[in-house]
This record gives sequence, structure tokens and C-alpha cells, in this order.
Amino acid sequence: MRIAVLGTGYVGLSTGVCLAEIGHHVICIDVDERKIATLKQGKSPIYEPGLEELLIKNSSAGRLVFTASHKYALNEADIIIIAVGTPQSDDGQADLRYIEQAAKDLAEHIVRDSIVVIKSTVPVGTNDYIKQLIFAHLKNKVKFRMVSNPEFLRQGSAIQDTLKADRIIIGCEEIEASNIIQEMYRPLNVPFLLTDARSAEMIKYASNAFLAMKISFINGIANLCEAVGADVVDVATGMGLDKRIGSAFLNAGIGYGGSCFPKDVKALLHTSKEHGMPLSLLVETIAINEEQQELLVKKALNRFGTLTGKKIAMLGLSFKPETDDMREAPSIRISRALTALGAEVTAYDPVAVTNARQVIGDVITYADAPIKAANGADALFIVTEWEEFRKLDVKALLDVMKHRIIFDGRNCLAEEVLQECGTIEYCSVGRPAVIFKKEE
Ligand SMILES: NC(=O)C1=CN([C@@H]2O[C@H](COP(=O)(O)OP(=O)(O)OC[C@H]3O[C@@H](n4cnc5c(N)ncnc54)[C@H](O)[C@@H]3O)[C@@H](O)[C@H]2O)C=CC1
Ligand SMILES: O=C(O)[C@H]1O[C@H](OP(=O)(O)OP(=O)(O)OC[C@H]2O[C@@H](n3ccc(=O)[nH]c3=O)[C@H](O)[C@@H]2O)[C@H](O)[C@@H](O)[C@@H]1O
Repeated sequence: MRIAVLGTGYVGLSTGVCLAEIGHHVICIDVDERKIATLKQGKSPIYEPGLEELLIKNSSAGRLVFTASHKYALNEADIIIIAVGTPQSDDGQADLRYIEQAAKDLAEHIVRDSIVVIKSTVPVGTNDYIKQLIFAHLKNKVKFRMVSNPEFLRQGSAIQDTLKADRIIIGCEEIEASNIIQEMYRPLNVPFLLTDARSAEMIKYASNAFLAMKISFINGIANLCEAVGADVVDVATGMGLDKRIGSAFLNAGIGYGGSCFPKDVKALLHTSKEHGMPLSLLVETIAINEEQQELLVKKALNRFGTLTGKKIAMLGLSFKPETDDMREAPSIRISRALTALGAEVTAYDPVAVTNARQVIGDVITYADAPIKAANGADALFIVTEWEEFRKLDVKALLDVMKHRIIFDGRNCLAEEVLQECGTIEYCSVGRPAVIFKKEE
């Protein structure tokens, strides 16, 4: 099968690379010529473990091609996958401008019967709308059929999530088109759920909103745990052992960020209001999350009385580990709140500094090693739970700090590590604050 993928972001690129890996011929198109030039050199424009290896392997085998020309890419495609961004508009609803443009590009250039797959996350009814839009702009006399095929990969594990997905949702009322898309994915050996396009679109939003709600729920419980003297890590473990609840997405912390949960929860809330069925659970999910992102700042303020002139070392900038993505990262809100209160922030992140500079700017300073960020600091904030932070020589950091205080926003430092550090004030999320003192 010859497949064209529109958009080389996290989803388009991971999809393109994985479809090539299972033997298809894939052409990836992007309007961003710089991205295409980078990809043509065998380099990934994003940090995503395992992606570059597959990119090089499949490009060398001739199964994976990159272009900025829709005309060239759509000329021979049997299947066209739309994976362009659907960011958030000012009023919370999904901004469809990129997918509308992609539909028009496609309508102008398809020259043969094809299947159009919408992989971008789109509000219920968008597949129908895009079908009409393509039809209205169709230049050549060709037939096309629509399939809704939402994506569930996570950044940082995009390749594994695609190759070993839990399920593939195919929303399509036409059996023949549905069969062709199942055939395309067949080598992955992943279970299919066949449904109509509207239900497929809803599955995507409901899944993201449910996961976000699970995070806000455990964060609410975490705050209560602190008030009543319980430990949220044990509470979450105890809850997660119940198979009906499951242990995933019960890590309390400083809230969810990223390119999808924040925007998708708001978009679903918008849809629910539009249809007179406001999902108030989502209102609370958002409110808890926004408050949670400032938790460490509040704790530090409480501890010091004032943050004016205080030096804060911040470890982690990206919205989660294994990505350089800064979209809606809690570090943005934390940096702004700290600097607004007069604190000086020095941050370290293994891969996200370049992107962070563009979003947070020079109001904070960037260090190229944790120890440099910690030097002279009044407190250490852990904002992203990178694996390298779990293995840190915490004692060495504390030794160069002014005060031996850690605010761990991801509950990621092990008690055994802390106990070896001598005197230390350690404050995490949903657990009593503790002072470790090394026994003489
Ligand atoms: N990032 C993620 O982990 C996931 C994202 N999604 C959804 O997938 C969609 C894409 O997300 P990302 O990959 O993060 O987006 P992104 O914003 O990283 O990339 C989108 C790409 O599409 C390109 N583009 C825009 N208009 C185009 C056009 N007319 N023709 C060709 N290329 C065009 C842009 O230049 C950009 O490179 C969104 O709807 C998102 O909600 C779904 C699951 C996971
Ligand atoms: O639609 C999307 O874009 C994707 O959104 C999320 O994936 P992603 O945003 O890449 O990352 P997650 O691992 O879900 O983490 C999202 C945020 O939640 C936070 N989180 C996650 C889990 C947890 O237990 N606690 C918690 O605070 C993370 O720190 C991060 O900020 C979903 O997990 C994917 O299934 C979905 O495809």
C-alpha cells in the first residue's frame, strides 16, 4: 500500500516511521520545509526515543520519503493520513484551521480513488465536516472515503506505543474502507475496535479526559493526605491493586501538562457545553490541575515566608521525561510564579533547554548540569521526573546549596537515597514533610 501522511509532528512522524517499519511505502509531507530538510538528512526534529533509528533504517530501505510537496506526495497515495495539529482556541475549543487547510491541500491534489484517515484529535462531527470540505474543493473526479482513526501514543514512548498499541480504533461506516485500514495495520497484531466515526472521535476525547481526571483525582487525594497525615504513594498503591481501578496514572505530583491533556479536556468541556450537557467533572479536573501546578511555589513560600531574593534550583523543564516538548509544561507556570515573587531561578533539563528558552525566555537562567543549578541555592525543586534525577548524587547537590531543602514535585527521590545525605528537609507531594538526619 502507498501511504501519504500529512504532518510530521509526534503523531505523523511516529505513524509514518512505524508504517514503513511494517513494510509499507510511506511519504510524509509537511508544510514546514525546515523540518523536511532535517528529516531528509536522517535526523529527527523532535527528541523521541527510538524514532531516529527507525527513520534512518526505513529511509535507507527506500520505504520512507519526506517532501514538502503535496502534489508529489498525493499523486500515488491509496491512503492519506491526516496528522496535523489541532491546538486550542482562545475559548477552549479545538482550532481546526490546520486540518481545514490539509483537507483543501488534499482536495486539490488527489488524482486517484483513496481513503482519507483522520488521525488528529478532532471534535465529534469533524470527520463529517472534513468530508464535505474535501468534496466541495475536489479538483479531480475521484472517489474518496473517510475513516476516523484516533491516536493514543504518548510522547517519550511513541514508537513502542505505536508498534504495541492496546487497541486500534477504526471509525467508519463503509466496510470496504474499514477492511483496507485493518489490512494496513494487520502486521502490528493489535486488537481492532470497529465503530462509527462519531464514536471514534468521542473515544479519543473521553480517554484523555478520563486519564486527566484520574490524575486530578489523585492530586486532590494527595492534598487531603497531607492534611490528615497519610501517604499518597501508599494510598495510590493500595487503590491500584484493585483491578477495577488499576495503578496507571495515579502518580500524584504537580499536575498534568503537555500538548494534549490540557487542550483536549478543555475541548471536550466546550463540546459538552455546546450541547447543553456541561461535564462539571471536567471543570474540577482543570481547576485542580491549575492549582496543583503552583503547589511547590506555595510550599516554598510557606517555608521561607518570602521568596524575594531566594535562589531556586529547578530540575526538569519538559512536561514529562523522555521528551523535549515544553507545551503546557508545569515548569512554565512555576518559573513565572517564582520570578513574579522575586526569586531567582536556575534550571537544568537533559534535553528541553533549547525549547524552554523559547517559551520561558531569559527570566530564568539555564545550567548545563544539576550541580551548577544547585550551586548556592536556597531550595531545589524537582519538576520533571527524569530517570537521571532518580540516580542523582543528591548529597553532592546539597553540599553546594545554601539551604539543604528539596521540594520534590514528582515524589521521585527514594527514601534510601535521602537517608544517606545527612541533614535534609524533604518536602514531596501528598506525604508528610520530613527532616532526615544522619545518625551519628
Ligand atoms: N503529541 C502527541 O503525543 C499526540 C497528539 N495527538 C493529536 O495528533 C495531532 C497532531 O499532534 P502533534 O503530532 O503533536 O502535532 P505537531 O503540532 O507536533 O505537528 C503537526 C505538524 O503538521 C504540520 N502541518 C500543518 N498543516 C499542514 C498541512 N496542511 N500539510 C502538511 N503538514 C501540515 C505542521 O507543520 C507540524 O509539523 C493533534 O490533533 C494532537 O491532538 C494524538 C495523540 C498523541
Ligand atoms: O492525546 C495525546 O496527545 C496523548 O496524551 C497523553 O500522552 P502524553 O501527553 O504524551 O503523556 P502522558 O504520559 O499521558 O502524561 C501527560 C501528563 O500527565 C502527567 N502525569 C501522568 C501520569 C500520572 O500518573 N501523573 C501525572 O501527573 C505527566 O507528568 C504529564 O505532564 C496520553 O497518555 C496518550 O494516550 C495520548 O495519546
